[in-house]
Amino acid sequence: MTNTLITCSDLTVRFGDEVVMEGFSFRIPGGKHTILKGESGSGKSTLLKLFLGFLKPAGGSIQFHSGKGRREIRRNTAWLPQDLDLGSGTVDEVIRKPFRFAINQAKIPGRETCISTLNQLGLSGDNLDKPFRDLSTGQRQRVGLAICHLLDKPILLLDEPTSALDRASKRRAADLLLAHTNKTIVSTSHDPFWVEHADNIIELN
Ligand SMILES: Nc1ncnc2c1ncn2[C@@H]1O[C@H](COP(=O)(O)OP(=O)(O)OP(=O)(O)O)[C@@H](O)[C@H]1O
Repeated sequence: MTNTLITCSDLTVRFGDEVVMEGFSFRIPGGKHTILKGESGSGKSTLLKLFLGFLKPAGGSIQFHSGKGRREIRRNTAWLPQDLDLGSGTVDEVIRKPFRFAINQAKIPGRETCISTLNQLGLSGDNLDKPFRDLSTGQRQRVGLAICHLLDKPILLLDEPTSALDRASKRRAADLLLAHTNKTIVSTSHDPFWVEHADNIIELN
C-alpha cells in the first residue's frame, strides 16, 4: 500500500471575500507523481504555497506524515514557481543561488554537472555564461527544472512545469525528473502530455 505524505482535510482558502476552495479534502501519496488539475483560478498554485507554508488556510488542516514539521518539509523540497523570477546574473550564477543556503552546500554542483543537466534538457552548456534574463521563456523554464533536479530533494513541487516547453523538451523534462524516481512529485498542470505521466490526479473544481 502507498504511504500518504500529506493529508488535507476540509481545507478552506479565502482571499478577502473570494472563496477559492471550501471543505476540500484529499491526500498526496509519497513516492508518486500527483497532478493538481483544474481550471485557471481553481487554486492549484495556492495549494503548493499552502504546502510550503507561504499561505495559511482559513479553515481545515494540512498534516504531514513524514514525522517532520513543515520546516523540515520545506528543507526537503525543491519548488518550481510559475513566475520564474530568478533575478539578475548569468545562468551559472542563477543555478548556484539556492546552493548558498547551508542546507544545500554539500550538493554544490560542478560546472560539468551543470552542463550535463542542461544538455539533458536540450540546452547547450554555452548558456551558462549568458544573462538569465536574455533566455527565452522556455529556456528559463528548463533552467528552473535543472535547478530542481540538481537540488536533489525528495519532494518536488512543480507549478506548470511544461507551460513554455515544446514536445521534445517536455519529453526530456519527463525523462530527467519523472522517470526512475521514488520522489514525491506534485505538479500543477493542464498539459495532457504531463498529465499522462501522473500516478494520481486530483481535480479541483
Ligand atoms: N495573494 C493573493 N491575493 C489575492 N488573491 C489571490 C492570491 N493568490 C491567489 N489569489 C486568487 O486565488 C485564486 C486561485 O489562484 P491560483 O493562482 O491558485 O489559481 P490556479 O489554479 O493556479 O490558476 P492558473 O491555472 O491560472 O495558474 C485566483 O482567483 C487568484 O486571483
